[in-house]
Amino acid sequence: MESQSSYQMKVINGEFGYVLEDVPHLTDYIADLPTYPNPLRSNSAYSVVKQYFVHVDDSVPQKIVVHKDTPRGVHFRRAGPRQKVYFASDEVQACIVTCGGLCPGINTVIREIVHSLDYMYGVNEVLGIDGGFRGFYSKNTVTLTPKVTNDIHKRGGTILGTSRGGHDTMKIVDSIQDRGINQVYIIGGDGTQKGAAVIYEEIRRRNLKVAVAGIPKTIDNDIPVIDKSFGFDTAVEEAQRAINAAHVEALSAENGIGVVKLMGRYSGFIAMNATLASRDVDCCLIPESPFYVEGEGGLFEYIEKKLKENGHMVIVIAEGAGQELLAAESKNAKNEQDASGNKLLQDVGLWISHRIKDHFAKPPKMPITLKYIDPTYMIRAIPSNASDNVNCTLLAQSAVHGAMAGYTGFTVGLVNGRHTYVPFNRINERQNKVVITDRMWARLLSSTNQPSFLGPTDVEEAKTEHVPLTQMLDNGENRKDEKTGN
Ligand SMILES: Nc1ncnc2c1ncn2[C@@H]1O[C@H](COP(=O)(O)OP(=O)(O)O)[C@@H](O)[C@H]1O
Ligand SMILES: O=P(O)(O)OC[C@H]1O[C@](O)(COP(=O)(O)O)[C@@H](O)[C@@H]1O
Ligand SMILES: [Mg+2]
Repeated sequence: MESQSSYQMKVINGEFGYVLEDVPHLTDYIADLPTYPNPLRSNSAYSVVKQYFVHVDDSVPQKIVVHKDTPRGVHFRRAGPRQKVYFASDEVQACIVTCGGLCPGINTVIREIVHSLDYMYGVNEVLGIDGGFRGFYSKNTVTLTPKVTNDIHKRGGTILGTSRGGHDTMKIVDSIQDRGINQVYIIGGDGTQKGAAVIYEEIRRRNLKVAVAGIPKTIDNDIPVIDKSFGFDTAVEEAQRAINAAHVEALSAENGIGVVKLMGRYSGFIAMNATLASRDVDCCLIPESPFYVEGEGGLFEYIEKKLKENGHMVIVIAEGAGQELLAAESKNAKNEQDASGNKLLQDVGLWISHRIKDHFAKPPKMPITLKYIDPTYMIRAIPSNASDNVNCTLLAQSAVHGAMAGYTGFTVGLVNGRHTYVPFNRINERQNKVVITDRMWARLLSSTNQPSFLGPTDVEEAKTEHVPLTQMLDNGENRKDEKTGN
């Protein structure tokens, strides 16, 4: 049961075009809440830190490329510990839920929320919700302690289990109320953050003192505004192993072709970054860039050219690429969706492999050896790498600091390298996609030397098609590619 959000933006304007897209606070709808000194003041590890607490007015600009006359523009509230907190340690009953597809690092986030609540804020009551949103009303909870979660960052998956679908706002908020939960940590992707937004709205409608914090999880890196989602680096790194295997197989055979399918339902970031990192890939196909196989300038012509030049080639294909070609060829193509309403994809890797084999079996025949590798679930099931572990730790700590300080209805996210609290609606307004008229995609095309498969009119259309209004207003300079390579 998916619900529509009516999230109200909280915007604060300042001088010289300064805009703070702020996140809600419990005091916005509950009067006279008591405050307490932050327990970190007496924490021996943190007491040495000069200026440990974040200034109440600290904010982080969304756009960092500016000109001398540029207005100051949109900012987000800086994450971090505050002087005052709105929960006494023994008052907190927190819960953590994980939803959507798996992604490396989920267990690290769970561990760090539990550890931060305990070691920084003296909170000992943390519940795990079993199996995603539906676990709120259909399953028992599990008790999470620092001891129970101590080693879980070394394991892939989520110790809490996850699911798609099952978002029943009323039942979830009833469960939160019945269990006396007052901090809700929601780890999940774009669908989950939409679910978190409606949970927050219902909590606010009921005037409950409950902080709702989202931690964005998506292996596809398709959440806007934030620099990069956790687990993405690990996935790109692991994808190298599959690409390397495909390369070895292709190199060792006559006219060897290695085809690797990578994740990316609507966004091709993993395929693009894995291709750029590997240097062994001759062609990368992503959902954002339409391609065709037959005729002049098509994929088959390019493969033939590469095989004649090099005797082998490697193709990386994101799972959401070319779906329109499969649909056109399949007589009984259905527009099916999963329990969360995500489009169910056909196996494009298998399809392209068959099409290539059929093409080169036809006269004038060309002998080829094609190996198809689908490492998708192997990639997302591994534990996070070192840098993602640090990333997960900081995200979890930011979420805990925010909830303890009384903020609610927010997602934590790295914006221009600083941790921030981003309002749900900014995360949910669109999906982040590879912009094929940006420099990053041009870098990829020049690194593989593959055809762009685009005519001049396609390029003109793409220049306007993928650019959301906020980016057009900013001349595209707030896009992520310049900064993080995404
Ligand atoms: N618009 C929405 N409103 C409420 N819940 C939603 C919405 N979209 C998705 N959800 C819920 O969020 C959870 C995860 O969504 P899904 O799209 O599967 O994964 P992800 O969060 O990884 O994108 C599911 O339980 C789904 O029902
Ligand atoms: O097979 P499942 O579990 O439905 O998940 C597959 C999908 O999940 C994804 O990994 C993306 O999930 P997230 O963006 O939510 O992490 C897609 O790339 C893939 O299509
Ligand atoms: Mg998603």
